[in-house]
Amino acid sequence: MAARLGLTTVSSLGPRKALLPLPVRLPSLLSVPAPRYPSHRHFYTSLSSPISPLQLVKNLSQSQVAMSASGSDPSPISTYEKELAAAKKAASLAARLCQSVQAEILQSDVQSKADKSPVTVADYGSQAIVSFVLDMELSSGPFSMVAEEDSEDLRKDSSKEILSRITDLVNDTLSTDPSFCNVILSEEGILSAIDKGTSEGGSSGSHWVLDPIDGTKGFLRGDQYAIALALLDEGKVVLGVLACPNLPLASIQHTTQNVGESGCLFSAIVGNGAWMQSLDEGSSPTKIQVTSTADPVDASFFESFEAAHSLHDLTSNIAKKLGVKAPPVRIDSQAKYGALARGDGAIYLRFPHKGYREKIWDHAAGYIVVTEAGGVVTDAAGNDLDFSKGRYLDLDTGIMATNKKLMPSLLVAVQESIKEQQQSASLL
Ligand SMILES: Nc1ncnc2c1ncn2[C@@H]1O[C@H](COP(=O)(O)O)[C@@H](OP(=O)(O)O)[C@H]1O
Ligand SMILES: [Mg+2]
Repeated sequence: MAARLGLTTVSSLGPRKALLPLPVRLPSLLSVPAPRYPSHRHFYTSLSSPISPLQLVKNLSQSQVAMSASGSDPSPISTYEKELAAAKKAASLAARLCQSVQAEILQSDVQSKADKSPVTVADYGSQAIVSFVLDMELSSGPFSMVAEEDSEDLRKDSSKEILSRITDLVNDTLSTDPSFCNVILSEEGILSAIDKGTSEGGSSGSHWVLDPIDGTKGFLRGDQYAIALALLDEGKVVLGVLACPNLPLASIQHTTQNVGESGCLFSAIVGNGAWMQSLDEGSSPTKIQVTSTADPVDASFFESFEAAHSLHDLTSNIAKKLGVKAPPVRIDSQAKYGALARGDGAIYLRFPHKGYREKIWDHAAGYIVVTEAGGVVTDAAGNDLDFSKGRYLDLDTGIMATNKKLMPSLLVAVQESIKEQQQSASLL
C-alpha cells in the first residue's frame, strides 16, 4: 500500500521530520487488536506502528460502535455504513483543504484573483485527499473511482511548483486528522492517488464517483461550492455525501447571503433517509426532508448562478407557467441539491445549452441526497437518471428535481416550455 501510493514514512523524511511528532512505539506488553484495515497492515507495520495505542483503540471502537445513540441520528448499522463513515471523513478533510485555499484567494489582491491556479491546486488536492482517505479507510478489494481530474498535466515539468504546493497542502490537511497525523505522501503518492479516479464506472461492480470541487466558478468568486462523493453499486447510486463549506446551516429560502454559521455536510444511504450535520468535528446528523408544498405558487426554485450552465430564460418560462411567484435562487454547485433536500426551496431546474453532456460526478451525490429526502430527480422527459452508462449521463434535455406532489405539474410545464422554445427557434 505504502509503495502503491508513494507513501513516505516519518523516519525517511527530510526537512519535514522536525515538524512532526515522533512515532509512538507500542509497548510490547500491550495487547493491541489487529488494525482495522487488513489490506493496509503492511503500511502500518512499515511505520513501526506510528499510531498510538490509544488512537488504535479509538479507531477500532469508532468503527465497531453504531452511530451515536442520540435520538436524531440515523438508525444504526446498515449496509454501506462503513463506506459512509469513510466518505464523510474524506469529504470533510477535502473541504478543510478547499477552505484554506479559498481563504487565500479571497485575501489575495485583484491580480492574483484572476489567476486560476489556486482552484487547480484545490481541485487536485481535494481529489488526492478523498482518494487516499477512502483507500486507507476501507478494507481490501478492488478500488474504483470515477473522478473529474487526472494527473497528466501535473506530471509535466511546468507543473513542478504546483505539484509541490499540492503535496504540502494535502500533507498539512492530513496532519489535522488523528488517524493520518503521521502519514506523509510523496509527490508520486499524490499523483497516483489522483489517478485512482480514472475509472470508467459502468453498470457492474462498485465505483466511487467524485467531483473534488463542484462549482469551481463559485469557489473562485468566494461563493458556493461542494465536494461531492457518491458510491455506485451495480449501476445504482447507493450512498452520497455533499460537503458544502459555504452553505449556511440555516435555510437560504429568503437570502443567499451568508447569514449565521456555515458549513454543511449532507449524507444519504439508500433506504436510510437523508441527513445533514455541521462540517464541524463531532457534530450530529439531523434527518432532512424536501418541502411538502403541493402548490406551485408557494414554491421557489434553484438554478445555476452561471447563465452558461443553464438556460435562465427557459427556467423563467417554466416558473411562470407553474405560477411560481418567488424569484429564482441562483447558487453554484450541488449545494442546490442539499438546499432542496432540506426544504429551503421546492424545485431545482437545470437546462444546459444544446450539446452539453452532463457528467455523473455533477449529480450522483446530489441525486441520492434529494431522493432519500423524499424528492424526485428526473430528466426533462420525467425519466429517472441512469448512472450506469459510464462517465456521462445519457439524458433527455435537462434535469429537474422537486417533491412528489409537484412533479406532475412541473413535468407538464417543462414539456410545454421546451416545445415553445423549439417552435420559436424553428421560426428564426
Ligand atoms: N456549458 C455548461 N453547461 C452545463 N453545465 C456546465 C457547463 N460547463 C460546465 N458545467 C458544469 O457545471 C458544473 C457547475 O454546476 P452549477 O452550474 O450547478 O454550479 C461544473 O462543475 P465544476 O465546477 O466541477 O466543473 C461543470 O461540470
Ligand atoms: Mg462539477
